Amino acid sequence: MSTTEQQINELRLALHQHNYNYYTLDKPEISDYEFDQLLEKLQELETAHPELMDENSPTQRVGGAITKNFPTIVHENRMYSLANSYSKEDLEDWEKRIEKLSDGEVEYTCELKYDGASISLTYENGELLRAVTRGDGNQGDEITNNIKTIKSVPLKLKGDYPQKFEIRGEVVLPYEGFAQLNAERVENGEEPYANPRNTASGSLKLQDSSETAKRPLDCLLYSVIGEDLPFTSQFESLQKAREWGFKVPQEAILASSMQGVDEFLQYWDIHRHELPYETDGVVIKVNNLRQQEELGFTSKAPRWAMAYKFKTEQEETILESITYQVGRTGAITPVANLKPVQLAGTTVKRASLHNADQIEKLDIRVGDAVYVEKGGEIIPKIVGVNFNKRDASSNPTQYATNCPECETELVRQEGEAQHYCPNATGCPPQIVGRIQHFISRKAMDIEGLGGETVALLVKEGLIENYADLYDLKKEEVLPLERMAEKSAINLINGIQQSKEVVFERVLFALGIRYVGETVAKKLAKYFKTIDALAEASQETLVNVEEIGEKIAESVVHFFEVEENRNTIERLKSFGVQLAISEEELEGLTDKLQGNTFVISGVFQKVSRKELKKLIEDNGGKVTGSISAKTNYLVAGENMGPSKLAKAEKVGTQIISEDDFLEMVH
Ligand SMILES: NC(=O)c1ccc[n+]([C@@H]2O[C@H](COP(=O)([O-])OP(=O)(O)OC[C@H]3O[C@@H](n4cnc5c(N)ncnc54)[C@H](O)[C@@H]3O)[C@@H](O)[C@H]2O)c1
Ligand SMILES: [Zn+2]
Repeated sequence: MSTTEQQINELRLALHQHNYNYYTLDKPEISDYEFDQLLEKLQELETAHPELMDENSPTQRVGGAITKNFPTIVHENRMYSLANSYSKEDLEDWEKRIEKLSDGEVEYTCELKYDGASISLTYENGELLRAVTRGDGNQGDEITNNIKTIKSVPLKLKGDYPQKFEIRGEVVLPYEGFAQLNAERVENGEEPYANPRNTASGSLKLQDSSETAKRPLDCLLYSVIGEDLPFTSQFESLQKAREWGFKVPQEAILASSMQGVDEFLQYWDIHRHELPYETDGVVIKVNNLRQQEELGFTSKAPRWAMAYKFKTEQEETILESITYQVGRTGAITPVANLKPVQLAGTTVKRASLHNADQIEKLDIRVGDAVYVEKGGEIIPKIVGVNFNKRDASSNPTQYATNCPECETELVRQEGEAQHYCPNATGCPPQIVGRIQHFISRKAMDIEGLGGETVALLVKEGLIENYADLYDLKKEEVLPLERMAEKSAINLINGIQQSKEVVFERVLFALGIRYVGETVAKKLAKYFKTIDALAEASQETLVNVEEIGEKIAESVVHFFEVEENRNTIERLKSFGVQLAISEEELEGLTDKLQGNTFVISGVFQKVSRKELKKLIEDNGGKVTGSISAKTNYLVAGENMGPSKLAKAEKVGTQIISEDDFLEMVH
């Protein structure tokens, strides 16, 4: 036997065993990342040596198995796995292949990848008929009685559900229930479960449904399969399933390009830890079901979907102390100071603890042995405590009551996770942070000025707020550390040039809490000048589309502070753009106010992007899919027939590019 052949055999053997540990015993011995690395290695060897291919190889099969404890059911539609990637490059390669293989424009649905056990539910006449595990993909265990104990699984449906269909999802065990379950086990002298995923999967395979009922499981749905379904895209299918009564998480979005996909990935890589259940990545799917059908499946997974997995590696170490950091908005972040530990190739000494709730939820205490995880390049996080090692004399953590930087008493508004230091104008890290935000790339984008220099300028007493930047003289900055004549000139020029930056970005740069880029855009378009915005009441603000109570309150509060008003007056006097320019103003109307548009197909005179801007500039709204609320479908060439049919069905007015341009000119 050649060494390659031997290597392949060993890998297959090992992977079969790991699959068994994971799916059948629910007791994995290696991390998912390690598993995927081994699988990829095998994949590579098999691709290089097609003569050694074997249809029973772990690369060719969905990993699970059926058990003897339940009736075996053959799936009407095979249950596949997902191709996965751990890098943006892989994802981009996938997108390129998709674009090449697909007819017309491709949109993507981005969903979270819930980490639990896959399940297939069949409904007939609006009632749950049966529930089957994925098993080996071809057949699975019938566990209907266990599934019926999950409260979020509807037993009867509402609305216009099809007569018969299958819906797939993931059974998960939310963190809170998991922690509770483990606390009970520890109390009873039992070994705590390793992680929510395997516990969820194990719970489904319990023989006694009343035992399953004690597990606080949840079922999140993501895919509807059947004939003559009342939708033509993945995104619509999610909306429909929600209407019928299924629990379909709201986080999913429709992205018209990979840029949107990328933003979703970046956001959830960080924020997924705020979700009540575990996720291990994002699933990106070609949205159009017709395109999905054309793309089809490989032996193991659909070609039209890709899982982007967040990399996580875990280590155990000691929590030595908790300190508190103050952000630019005054938000307090608790930081865990750890006994240094090697993780994902770096030494980790600190980890984020998010907020007071998180500390309480995980019951994290100084002196504990804690599990630390690192996903990609993001700061590590504490994900749990090894309760077996807890010192009997330890006490629950008391959260900070005062700002560590300025001693001001912290406040926490109702319904908010974060504590804040309210001393916005006197608290040093808030002062520096606000100016750093002001000059950042997406805000004023001041060339020649970086975050460190800002900190230095504040420290030297040269600036106290962002308006002071415009008063800076070359002679003042020259004596600063590492500041040469040329860089001083660049800095001053950069600041002067920022006076050209458009109003919406200036508004974002001001750093009003909750006013991010998109909200700033909306507010700028609606109010047109900073003065109008400053005068706006809470009521006026919430009447603006997509502006909620929290944002409105924050805006009103910002302009109530005299110091903020003064700063804005000074910015005005320096010539910073605090109103929409004349040219831009000319293009803005409210001609389309109250109308919702869907754009489809290819256009002759304007690009889709321009079309979208025209609609928004004229007060209209653009959405991705047609519903009863859609007023107009702007139809270009090569528009999907399904969209047309849908529009005709719900009575949306279908207009051409020229019709539309007529409307706005
Ligand atoms: N550690 C181990 O020993 C070990 C062993 C075997 C498998 N594993 C892990 O399991 C993975 C393979 O398992 P898999 O085949 O179930 O693949 P997977 O879990 O990576 O992806 C496929 C599954 O994702 C689920 N999913 C969650 N959210 C979804 C959504 N929004 N849309 C569609 N599907 C969604 C579905 O249940 C689907 O079956 C490996 O990548 C590995 O990480 C680990
Ligand atoms: Zn403070």
